[in-house]
Amino acid sequence: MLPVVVVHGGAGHIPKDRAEISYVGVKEAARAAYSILRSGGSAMDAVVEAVAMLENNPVYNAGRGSVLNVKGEVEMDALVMDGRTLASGAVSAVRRVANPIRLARLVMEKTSHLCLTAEGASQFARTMGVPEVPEESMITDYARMRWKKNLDPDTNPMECQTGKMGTVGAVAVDLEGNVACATSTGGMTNKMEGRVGDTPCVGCGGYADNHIGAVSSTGHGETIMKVTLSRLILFHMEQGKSPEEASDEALAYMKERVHGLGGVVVVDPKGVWSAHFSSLQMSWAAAQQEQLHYGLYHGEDFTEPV
Ligand SMILES: NC(=O)C[C@H](N)C(=O)O
Repeated sequence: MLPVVVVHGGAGHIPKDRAEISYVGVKEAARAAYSILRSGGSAMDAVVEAVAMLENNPVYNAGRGSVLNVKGEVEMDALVMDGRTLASGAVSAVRRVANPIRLARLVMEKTSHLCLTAEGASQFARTMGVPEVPEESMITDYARMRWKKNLDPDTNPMECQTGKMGTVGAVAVDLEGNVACATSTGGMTNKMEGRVGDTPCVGCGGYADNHIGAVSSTGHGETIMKVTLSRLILFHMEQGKSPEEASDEALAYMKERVHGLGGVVVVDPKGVWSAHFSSLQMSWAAAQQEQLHYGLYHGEDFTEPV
């Protein structure tokens, strides 16, 4: 079964004209991460590389292309977790960093803390020699257009969140059977300044434990946090459920209990994987045994050689 990487480009309702391009980036990221795994790289290296590629891609709501907060600014959240040791690192509400996922990994590797936030996270980035990028370079015309539209008092607040979700994430199992997860986001469109979502919170935006598996999640952050979605899925796997059954059960619970929609990518340590969502769409891609699987709408599982 081993190794495998599964990548997502966010759960939501993706406008038709953007649906096609949302496949492209996740396929590229899964291919790049798979080649790392095939050449003996770690699950952690693979998920960070996949997520950094998607942060650099303006199509997704992470890194460049992030949605804007109510003041028209970019504040990003990211998390990594290593299934070998349960070590994790996160940044929240961080600004002017091209790759928050790499900064989250530095928090894990270079500090005794799990999460650094806002200005403290920026200061840490400077200490680590991570270059500061101009805020303008991270803002796309599309993000600014959506922000402006959502400031209109007549905008339907539900509709404004569905057009662009696009959080990115990845889970992987390497040749040694280690698992890891990584998740990165600009959050929710027109969120309050300082709002922290599920993504950087351990057990919500992701979780990885070599004894059970790894999860990266996307969707409405406040409801994901209410049910600690990633850890809930792993709880069901501990009770003997497959990644697919566990994802279905936890997503159904989140929908019934707190009316939340979302999506997840999941692996177990043997390399069994799944990509499931309760939202209308989620772009995802998985690479294993020289096959690339991908999809966007429910029921899709296209395959082609890696
Ligand atoms: N698009 C998303 O997945 C949003 C993210 N979960 C958040 O609430 O910040």
